[in-house]
Amino acid sequence: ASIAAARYGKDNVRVYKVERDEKTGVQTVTEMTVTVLLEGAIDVSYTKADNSVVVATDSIKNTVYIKAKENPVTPPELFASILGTHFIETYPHITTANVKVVTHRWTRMTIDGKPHPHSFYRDGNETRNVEAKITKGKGIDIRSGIVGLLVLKSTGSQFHGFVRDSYTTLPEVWDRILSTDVDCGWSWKRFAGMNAVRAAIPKFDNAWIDARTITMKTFAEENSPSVQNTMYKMCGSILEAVPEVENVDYSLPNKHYFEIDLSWHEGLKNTGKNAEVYAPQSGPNGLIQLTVARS
Ligand SMILES: O=c1[nH]c(=O)c2nn[nH]c2[nH]1
Repeated sequence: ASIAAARYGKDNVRVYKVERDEKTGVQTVTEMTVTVLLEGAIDVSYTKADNSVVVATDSIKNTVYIKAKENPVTPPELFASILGTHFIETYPHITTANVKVVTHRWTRMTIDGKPHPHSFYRDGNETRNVEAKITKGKGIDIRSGIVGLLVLKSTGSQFHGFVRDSYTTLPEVWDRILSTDVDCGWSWKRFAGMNAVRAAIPKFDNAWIDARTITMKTFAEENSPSVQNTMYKMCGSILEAVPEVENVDYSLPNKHYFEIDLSWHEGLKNTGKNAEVYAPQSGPNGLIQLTVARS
């Protein structure tokens, strides 16, 4: 037997950082969950119990806090790249660092019509995610993303013309609820190193705003013939908006809402055009996945 692959590190490193503007008194907060998994000449720690090659996961956790103190933690693409680059530059036997940064939402409160200087609220489980792979001698590969953006539209969605055979019971529909929990990602062309990432800093926030706006606008405005076609359009729009992105991917659950036939009760009409009360389904759910490449 031989080792086919090995990586180790610290998961679920919770980080909060505050930025205090002395002049204006405005404070800005960032909260994120960081994962670092290292690869390299570490096989003997598995095969020979030789721990001399192990940068302890506790030390990795310490490094996350130190780098968060010493560097900006936004945009997450920059922080992930700084953190990963540290490991491959500090430990000669570590050749790849896989860094995941999940940024949670703290949206600034608006009080009496004004943005509050130091109060925030968690408006949803949605996160802004970054996965960076920093490889010695190769460069920095980054996939940015949106996870947990739960959306619903009460109409403007159809599904018909699908295969009908002895396995089919689903009725064709021209007006249905559509709800999904967006998991979307966009992969950047490889960055040669930190200088290239730093040069791209303004593009990261803009890309996230574009991807989020395009996702919601397309979802809202398309009279969707299917999840498949609508997500394909989202991908194309993001590729058009962000030239430095090589491909875009979506993984969309179809969170079903079933009509409830109440006609057994005094002939109550609650199906088709009369449907108002539905049963939201926790499962099973459709799951539609797609990756669209620029070329
Ligand atoms: O948008 C949809 N795509 C599908 O593939 C599917 N299958 N059942 N309902 C569906 N809705």
